[in-house]
Amino acid sequence: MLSQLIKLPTNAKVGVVGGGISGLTFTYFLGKLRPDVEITLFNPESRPGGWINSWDTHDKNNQPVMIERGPRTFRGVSDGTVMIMDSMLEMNKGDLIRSISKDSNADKKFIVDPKNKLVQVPNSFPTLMKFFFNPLSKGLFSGMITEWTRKPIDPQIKDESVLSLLTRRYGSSAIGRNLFSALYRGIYADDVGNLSAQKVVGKLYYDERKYGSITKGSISRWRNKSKKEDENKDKLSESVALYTRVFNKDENKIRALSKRLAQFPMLGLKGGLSQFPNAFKEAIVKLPNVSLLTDNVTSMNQSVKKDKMVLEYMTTNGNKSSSSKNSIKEFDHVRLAIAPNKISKLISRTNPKIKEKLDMINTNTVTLVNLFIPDKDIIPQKNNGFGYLIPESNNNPEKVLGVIFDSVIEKSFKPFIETKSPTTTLQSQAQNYTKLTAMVGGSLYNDANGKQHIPNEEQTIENVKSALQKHLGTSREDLDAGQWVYTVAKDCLPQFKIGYNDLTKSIEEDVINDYSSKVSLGGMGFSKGPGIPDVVADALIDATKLQ
Ligand SMILES: Cc1cc2nc3c(=O)[nH]c(=O)nc-3n(C[C@H](O)[C@H](O)[C@H](O)COP(=O)(O)OP(=O)(O)OC[C@H]3O[C@@H](n4cnc5c(N)ncnc54)[C@H](O)[C@@H]3O)c2cc1C
Ligand SMILES: C=Cc1c2[nH]c(c1C)Cc1[nH]c(c(CCC(=O)O)c1C)Cc1[nH]c(c(C)c1CCC(=O)O)Cc1[nH]c(c(C)c1C=C)C2
Repeated sequence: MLSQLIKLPTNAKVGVVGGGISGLTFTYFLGKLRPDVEITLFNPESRPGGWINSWDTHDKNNQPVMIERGPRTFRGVSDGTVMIMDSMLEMNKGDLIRSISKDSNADKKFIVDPKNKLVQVPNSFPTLMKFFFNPLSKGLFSGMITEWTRKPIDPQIKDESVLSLLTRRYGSSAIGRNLFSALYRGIYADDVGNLSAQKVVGKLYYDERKYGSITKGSISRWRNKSKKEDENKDKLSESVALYTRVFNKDENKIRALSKRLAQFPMLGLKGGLSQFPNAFKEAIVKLPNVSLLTDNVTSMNQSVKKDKMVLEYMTTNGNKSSSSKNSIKEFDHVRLAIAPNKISKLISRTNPKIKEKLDMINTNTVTLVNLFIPDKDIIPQKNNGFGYLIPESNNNPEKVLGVIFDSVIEKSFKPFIETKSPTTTLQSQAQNYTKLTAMVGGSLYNDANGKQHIPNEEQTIENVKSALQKHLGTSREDLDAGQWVYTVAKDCLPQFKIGYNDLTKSIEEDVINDYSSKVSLGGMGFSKGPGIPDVVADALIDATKLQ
């Protein structure tokens, strides 16, 4: 959250709504920083983690198998990653951390070309050359060499779509509709024509405004790079320095950890990403000043004297079908670690002004379709990688956004902490299996009026089978023999539309003013970015403001 928050009074009561990773880490950080403060964390499910959802099940041979029904990896270079990993190490969970190195197969990403062939996203000179000979690179070379000659944008124009920025700067919409549309589908499940340039490609947006061109901005940054690198060699970023200071950490150790983590493009956890919310829940339960309620908060209001925030909640005992009962609790501060559309529901009766603004943030739904084949690897050797993405330029009646090759990722995982004893990681297990996840829908489910049309389970799985046949050449027999898992992640990602930064800034200002700094906002909608490290760094920063 961008706005100012104020220090909590002694023995204050804090309510945290949402036990996803953002609510859990906020509770953990604040609970440790302020042992006098009594914190109540509300989450309707007994399973913590929200969208992070590693499902332990069994295959058709009754062997245990873990299926990721949400994210599975996160960035190595990020302030939030340092905080997550240092906390995991402190909780003695370091042996669970897995890393993907830059030279491993799992760091290769592919894009589908117009003929449905997989082409690697360039990460070296040979792959760049190969990419330049594919129709997917249309307009890229000529666009890059002429970009600096193009007229800069009128500064009166505050924001535009990513597609509009790319088209203006590179002289063709092909770059946006090919490479960039694929990459951004793989993060936002949305179209480059809808996404805000200011929010999503901030570096390009500000470079053009500061230097007159993206190329000039890159050259200037490259010129200053070695000087800056020298100056910042041993400097921790602002939020990591804050983390180090408030928790009295050894600066040298945090610096060494940050440098080591930055070597890895991706990190994961043995047993699935849910190990991470599970570890935080375990740690929170041990804090004497924190209580966990498996309850659904139904409304938020101010007390009559306006000195407290009142949460109304429905007891579910972690089971939605069990009989429910309404209760209320009063707090000095409420942290809302839930999506903007859910916040809107909590204040719908009491704050129509903020509700109206929150309702302007629409959401996208993604369907996750997992395939598991215990005894055959169907991913072609030449396509071994993180997975592939489908750009807007591809005829895509199946509405598949991309496919993640989980088995390649798992096989590439290396323990982060080197041990001398023989490893019991997945590497020692069978190599001849397939695990993959197709992500379907996102903006492709939305009609011109923004209404979502989500096909049923049978149709969605059929579409994914058809896409895999087309893209990987998998036989129908293999696909039919596999085990399929279907998850609808309803309204899981906010739509970061044009003007998003201004809209969220105005919502945050209203929240601070209307509730006299007694409410703060976290989660994907109000953090720097949508990734796990972003929401965790945001949780730490806000917890320290209340400290
Ligand atoms: C399909 C998909 C793939 C992703 N892949 C990646 C990835 O590869 N890497 C990465 O870094 N990030 C990824 N992300 C983003 C990542 O999942 C989010 O950054 C993170 O999970 C957000 O956590 P959160 O706590 O803010 O919200 P959530 O996970 O949404 O948690 C919110 C919690 O609040 C609870 N809640 C909701 N309403 C109420 C209420 N009224 N009362 C009480 N509790 C309530 C919910 O039940 C939930 O448990 C992905 C997201 C999705 C959807
Ligand atoms: C195809 C759909 C999606 C895939 N992942 C997501 C969607 C909607 C969601 C997602 N993926 C990432 C993030 C976090 C972003 C961040 O800021 O950390 C989210 C919310 C990570 C990510 N995944 C891909 C990229 C390029 C990134 C950014 C950081 C990184 O390089 O790790 C690529 C990618 N995502 C998906 C596929 C199939 C794919 C590439 C092959 C699935």
